[in-house]
Amino acid sequence: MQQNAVPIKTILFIMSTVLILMSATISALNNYEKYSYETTTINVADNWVKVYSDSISQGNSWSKKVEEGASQGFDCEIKKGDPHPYCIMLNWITPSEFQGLNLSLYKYMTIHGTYDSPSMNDFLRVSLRQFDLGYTQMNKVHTYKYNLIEIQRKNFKDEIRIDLSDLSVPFWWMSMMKGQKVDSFVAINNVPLIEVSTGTHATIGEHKLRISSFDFDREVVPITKVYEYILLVWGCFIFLILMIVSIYFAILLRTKVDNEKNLIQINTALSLRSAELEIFNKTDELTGVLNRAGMQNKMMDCMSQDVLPLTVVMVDLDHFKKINDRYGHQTGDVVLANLGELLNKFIKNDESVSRFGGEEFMILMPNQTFEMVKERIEALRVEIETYDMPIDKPVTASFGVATSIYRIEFKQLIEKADNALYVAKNNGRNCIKHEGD
Ligand SMILES: Nc1nc2c(ncn2[C@@H]2O[C@H](COP(=O)(O)OP(=O)(O)OP(=O)(O)O)[C@@H](O)[C@H]2O)c(=O)[nH]1
Repeated sequence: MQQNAVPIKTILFIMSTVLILMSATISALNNYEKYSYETTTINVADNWVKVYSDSISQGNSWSKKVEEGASQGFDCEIKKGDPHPYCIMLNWITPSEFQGLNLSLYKYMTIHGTYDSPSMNDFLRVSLRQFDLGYTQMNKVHTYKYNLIEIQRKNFKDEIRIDLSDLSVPFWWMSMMKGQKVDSFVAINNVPLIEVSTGTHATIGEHKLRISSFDFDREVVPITKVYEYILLVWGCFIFLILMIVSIYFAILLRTKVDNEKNLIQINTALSLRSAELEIFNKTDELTGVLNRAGMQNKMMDCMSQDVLPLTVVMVDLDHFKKINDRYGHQTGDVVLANLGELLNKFIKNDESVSRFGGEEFMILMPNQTFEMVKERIEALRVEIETYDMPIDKPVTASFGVATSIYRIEFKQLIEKADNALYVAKNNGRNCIKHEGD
């Protein structure tokens, strides 16, 4: 798995939350109408219902109030006579006209009932009649403000739903009320009366109206509130996601920094350890000078860089076998270790020293001739002789030196130094011999 990839669990959590929120949002919007409206029902059977027709003025239409079960209405015959023949059903929905219903908070009205007429193109007039002491006169129904809507008969099948914002105050009522303080604004905050009548230009013939109830729907939770809640929930969710993502990346960053720190520490420790190991691998444990492998590297370096002149010094303890025999092998080891220390102190710059075998050591002195190092070697010889060794006799060493001015094989140079050492041994030891001496 990629280290900076968002964990699959987090992705699943976010995706399932998005799905849940989406279905909740869709369901809230779909079911909004069902659950966010409160319905007030007015049963016509509880009302005082009055029916009449244009015959009360100059018309010939005829009407009769009809009660059928829970429904009431009229049987009416529209006849020619009045310029606008009509039949009317008045529903007094409150006992007192001073205390009409306040319908101003309601959004819809549903009429349950039926309407039959000679033509499907007939209309039905529905008016919520407002009682207002400013212009309404007692017992004069025509002074109740008409908040009117005309509905088509073909749309009225068992019930019809009316949007109350479609109500309007008709011009003819305003003209009729001329001289009174009336305005053309819909007012339904004190409605004692619902009037249902045949529409303008009702078709001549039989009209039958039956109404069982009026439902008024009021918005409990306005749709704007629903949008606000949805936005709030989505906002919180997006905020939560941003929080999770930022916390996740902060942790990731910290882990990465910690890992990098750990890695640096491990690398440093490993480098130190490998440096230690390298030194350990190339160092003679007893004497602390280079071992053969260590010296091999130095010689290779000189070869590859064509270092010239180059002096090789072979140092060999004199009569070391006797020291071992007389003082013991352990004391012999201490003598060897002391010599190693002296030799390590002796070398400088790019010089190096190694244990060549047993009690024999080799010093490599690049860019120097015998003449240049002669005095230093002599000083070393004296230092060994005078060094405070753990035996009661001075320890001495013989030196064989060889220098190459021209490029020759290392093997040859060492042989030459070894030959010189042999000469030194044969010359009574504790002395320095150069090749050719
Ligand atoms: N204590 C000790 N002795 C060693 C070690 N390596 C080699 N020797 C001894 O060094 C001695 C070398 O003896 P020889 O080769 O005869 O040389 P020498 O006695 O020094 O005589 P010359 O070189 O001729 O002066 C042997 O007795 C080896 O056992 C070591 O690591 N520790």
